[in-house]
Amino acid sequence: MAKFLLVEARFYDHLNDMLIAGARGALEAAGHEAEVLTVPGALEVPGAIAMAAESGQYDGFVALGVVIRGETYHFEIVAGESARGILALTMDGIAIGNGILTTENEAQAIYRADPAQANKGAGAAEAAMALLKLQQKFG
Ligand SMILES: Nc1c(NC[C@H](O)[C@H](O)[C@H](O)CO)[nH]c(=O)[nH]c1=O
Ligand SMILES: CC(=O)[C@@H](O)COP(=O)(O)O
Repeated sequence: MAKFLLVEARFYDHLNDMLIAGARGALEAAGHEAEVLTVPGALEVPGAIAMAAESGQYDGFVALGVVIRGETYHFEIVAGESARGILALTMDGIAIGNGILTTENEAQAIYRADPAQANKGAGAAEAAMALLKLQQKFG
């Protein structure tokens, strides 16, 4: 059994609840433990994962959240930079699955967050588990 930390950017409660349910379901079905840490937004997720990874308390991480385009360029910053930060940590050897949705509207986000539909939370958890296996293989 491994211990995973779900680091959620809680910007839209109803969407995050679905993402967490999907991710938790996939991890627990595989016999792993899941704990949740909440941060204000997607830009805080990479830093939170870096801090938690440094603690040595977790084997893997799942980044969860929703970024929905608004009126300004801020969408590009939030969506792109959170993804870039997460990828940089992954390339440092930390097992992270990225389940931060970046969508044009809420309907797109609902479809992808819903465990009964695209279930992207589970997909991110599966990716984290896959990277942990690689880490254990090559570590
Ligand atoms: N607009 C969204 C944000 N914006 C907030 C940033 O992520 C960050 O918390 C703020 O800039 C302070 O550093 N975050 C989301 O997760 N989703 C959004 O749609
Ligand atoms: C993705 C965002 O940061 C967005 O929610 C902000 O909306 P706006 O660009 O209208 O300020």
